[in-house]
Amino acid sequence: MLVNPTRGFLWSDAETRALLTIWGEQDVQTALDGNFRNSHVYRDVASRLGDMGYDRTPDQCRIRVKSLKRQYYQAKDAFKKNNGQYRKLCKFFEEMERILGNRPTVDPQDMIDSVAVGDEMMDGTEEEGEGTEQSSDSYMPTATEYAEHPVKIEYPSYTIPVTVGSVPVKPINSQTRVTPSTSSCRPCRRGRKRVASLPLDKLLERFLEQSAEAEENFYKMEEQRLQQEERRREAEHARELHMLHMLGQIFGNISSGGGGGGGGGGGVGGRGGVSTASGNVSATPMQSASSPTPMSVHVAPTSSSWSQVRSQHSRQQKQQQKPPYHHHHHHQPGTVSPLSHHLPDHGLESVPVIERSFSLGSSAHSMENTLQLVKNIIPPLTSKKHKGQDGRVGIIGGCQEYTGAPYFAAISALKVGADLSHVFCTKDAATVIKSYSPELIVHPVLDSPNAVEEIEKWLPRLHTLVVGPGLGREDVLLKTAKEVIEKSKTRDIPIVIDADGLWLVAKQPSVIQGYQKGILTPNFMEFSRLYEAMHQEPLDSTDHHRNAQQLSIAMGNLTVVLKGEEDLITDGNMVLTCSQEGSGRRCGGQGDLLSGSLGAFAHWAFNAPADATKSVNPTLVAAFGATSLTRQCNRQAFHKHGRSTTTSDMIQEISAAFKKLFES
Ligand SMILES: NC(=O)C1=CN([C@@H]2O[C@H](COP(=O)(O)OP(=O)(O)OC[C@H]3O[C@@H](n4cnc5c(N)ncnc54)[C@H](OP(=O)(O)O)[C@@H]3O)[C@@H](O)[C@H]2O)[C@@H](O)CC1
Ligand SMILES: Nc1ncnc2c1ncn2[C@@H]1O[C@H](COP(=O)(O)OP(=O)(O)OP(=O)(O)O)[C@@H](O)[C@H]1O
Repeated sequence: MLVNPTRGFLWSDAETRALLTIWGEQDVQTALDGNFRNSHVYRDVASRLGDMGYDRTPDQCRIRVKSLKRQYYQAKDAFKKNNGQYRKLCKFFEEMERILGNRPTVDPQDMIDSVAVGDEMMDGTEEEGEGTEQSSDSYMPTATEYAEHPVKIEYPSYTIPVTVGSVPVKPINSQTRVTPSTSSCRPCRRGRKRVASLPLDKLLERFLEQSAEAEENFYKMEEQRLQQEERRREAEHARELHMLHMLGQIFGNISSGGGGGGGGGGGVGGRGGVSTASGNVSATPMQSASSPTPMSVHVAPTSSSWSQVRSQHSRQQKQQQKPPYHHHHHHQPGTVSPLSHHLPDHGLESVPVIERSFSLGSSAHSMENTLQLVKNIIPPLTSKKHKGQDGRVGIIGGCQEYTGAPYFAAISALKVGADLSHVFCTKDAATVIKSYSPELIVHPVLDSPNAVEEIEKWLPRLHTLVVGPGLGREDVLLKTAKEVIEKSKTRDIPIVIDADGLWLVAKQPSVIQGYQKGILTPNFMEFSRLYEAMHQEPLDSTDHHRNAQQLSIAMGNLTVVLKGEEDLITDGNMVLTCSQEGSGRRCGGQGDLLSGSLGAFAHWAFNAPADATKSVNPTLVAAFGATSLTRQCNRQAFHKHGRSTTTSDMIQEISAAFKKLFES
């Protein structure tokens, strides 16, 4: 089992929100209501939390809820007393209000009596709290529960010093028997006696202020701790890159006979590889023994200076300018041409395009350029991580006709390295998809009347969304997909749109237009549809670069991945071309492998340290990772299965292909 680093100590905000989402469910509330034997309910809550990637025991959940309820009632009471600080008392006031808002609150005096003896300790240090906590069946009931079931609660024996300003108040002994007070219950006399010597309002107010302050400090410290941890991780990553860089230079010098290998901006992980700011692309060829797979990268920096990079076939080739007019289908690897030649009619005349090519594994470029950027975003696997951190990907798709596509996408995200993969599909597709793999979390909600709410509940737990594989084109499903996209945009979630999701975009481009974390992955057919929808004219298919850039620009510089013999990846400013060798086998589902793995890469790209992708758009780097991986899988699977190659065979190759491309 993966270790949750915060386990037993602190609940992160996201984790707490997830808990509240589950605990606030109608079925959970109903099960808890008026029921003192609630351990089974919290077992279920913990299990659902586990599904969302958080590893907590039922008791931890119960104690956390208890603590949140206390904070909420304190805050509510402060609110009633016009204490403007009330929000500080309960960080999750809104969420709690949604769940408990309609219930009567408990007597604040009861809150003092009860909280002072148990919860406070448990809130910060739950492991200790667990030891001293009652069995789960003695969970502190809500006010409604009090009313219906007058009950005496025993608390463990220890004292809590209470300070009011600088004046210490007599400690409250936790052995106090507390009888919750409601209209039908008698208040605890001992509790009231202890505080009777001070004005109750004052005492309560100061007490609340202090606990809020303590809690705030606690969160601040925790935030600092997390920041330090992040810095440590980044430093570790930078060290690793540095080591790789040095190794690259050493091998470069060896393979080029010691001459010329280290110049021009570095070997592995060198920073001079792609420099969009200056418009220069420096590349130093370097030979190594591995595969001669060709791969080219076309970079269109925004500067007007442009240079050329040599081809993988000719290490001696000198920099040279591309002839003034350049069509993609004539393009030679290692040539440069201004983008103005590609986009004569779109006001981008001053933007040059620099194309460069390299052989994967056979030259230094493979290590220093785009592939290196992909490597930079891949999160290290460390024992410090907990389940979920490396990616929770959601696939919106899967209907009666198409169960394979969402499965391919979801399993590919997992195989690439995401931790959890969710499929939101129609009811009749769900069992089928589940039967393909126990690894997937399948939600049969897409055709339910409240599909959007059902999916929205999960959005806070998802890092990326892939919309479209096997979605189908029924209006009602497309409408749901559209609304889910809208909701995801407000949460800033990267969204990959593929297959039938692109059908939706062709009908209603505004659904994703201008969203900088949106990525479209059309095949040529889908691309033509989108292009024609945006330009109201048929596609001139002689220049794919130009077309892809035009579409990206028309879509508000959305990243477009035009799949084909070469995959073109562009955000309108820069074009990367991935021509990683694949095979001639074109079985269905390869695009699903691509979009699912892109889900994982996109999360990594946006989560990587700031300089990981240098000045290149993270979505381009992510897309380059996914396209090169898909093609490499195709190649490897074809070697084994030839004409019989299927997408399942390609998925089997993800591990080896990933290692070859990104970990060798
Ligand atoms: N196992 C499963 O469950 C799978 C399910 N899938 C799911 O199916 C759904 C519909 O997706 P889709 O791709 O079949 O629909 P669409 O884009 O309209 O293509 C239809 C026609 O367009 C053409 N065409 C396609 N590509 C072209 C190209 N590059 N260049 C030129 N033409 C091209 C070609 O026409 P043809 O040549 O046959 O006349 C093709 O037949 C979607 O949900 C998807 O996820 C798939 O993921 C596969 C695995
Ligand atoms: N002619 C080709 N040569 C080499 N690779 C190709 C070729 N056409 C497509 N590919 C590769 O296949 C992968 C999927 O592209 P494809 O065009 O098959 O997508 P799709 O039609 O959307 O797939 P799906 O069948 O999943 O809907 C991409 O990585 C792409 O690079």
